Amino acid sequence: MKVIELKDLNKSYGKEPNVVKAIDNINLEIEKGFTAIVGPSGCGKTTLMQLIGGLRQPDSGKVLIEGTDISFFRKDDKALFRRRNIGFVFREYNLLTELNVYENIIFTLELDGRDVDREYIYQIAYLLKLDDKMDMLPVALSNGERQKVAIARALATKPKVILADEPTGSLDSKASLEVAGLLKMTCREFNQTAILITHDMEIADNAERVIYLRDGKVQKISERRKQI
Ligand SMILES: Nc1ncnc2c1ncn2[C@@H]1O[C@H](COP(=O)(O)OP(=O)(O)OP(=O)(O)O)[C@@H](O)[C@H]1O
Repeated sequence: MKVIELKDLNKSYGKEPNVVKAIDNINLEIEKGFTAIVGPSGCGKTTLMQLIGGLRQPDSGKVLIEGTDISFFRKDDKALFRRRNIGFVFREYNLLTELNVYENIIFTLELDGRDVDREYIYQIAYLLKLDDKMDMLPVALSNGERQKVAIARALATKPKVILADEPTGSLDSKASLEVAGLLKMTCREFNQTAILITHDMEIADNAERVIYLRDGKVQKISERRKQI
């Protein structure tokens, strides 16, 4: 089932004669499940993620999330759609230092005035091995644990799509593989779509599908064996 559809998508930065075509007429369908986007530095990975997540406006083309075209939503509508439907995980975990792990995880939910499903939050925490750390402040956690809190926070709103931009960029290789493996597992457990941006092929190997970007274009898509 296709969850994300990109149609004739274009995004450039700068003005003539210094225009950089970051996304060059991309047409792409992304199925439910775990997808990795890989490619060399500057090929457009972050720009693509920002367009999918409604954090940037395309110059032209469409971004459809489960059939809803978000590309030209008004700013407020886009922010609301984003909060309800998309979970972000960034390289810098963006945790609130004065809140404990549990409070960080439910922060977006509370911001949105939504009920907190405590049982579900603890299920996420258990899967991410954070359940015995719920009262701790971020300062007392390792980087890998901080990133797991960021993943739990993204999952807490039960989004249709999780977008993770180099979430393992600040982690050592063991923690990176663990975080990628946990993203894969939660994606399956909660029947979600996750898109992971990375330049590390070992990390990308966790995905069911790898999209290779080059010079703002899709170079190839490789389907992996469905992981049971
Ligand atoms: N705000 C901006 N203003 C001008 N140029 C930009 C801007 N953001 C990105 N670019 C340019 O657009 C191109 C794509 O950048 P992008 O960050 O999307 O690539 P990337 O594949 O994520 O790179 P990296 O792996 O190094 O993070 C690059 O040439 C970059 O220099």
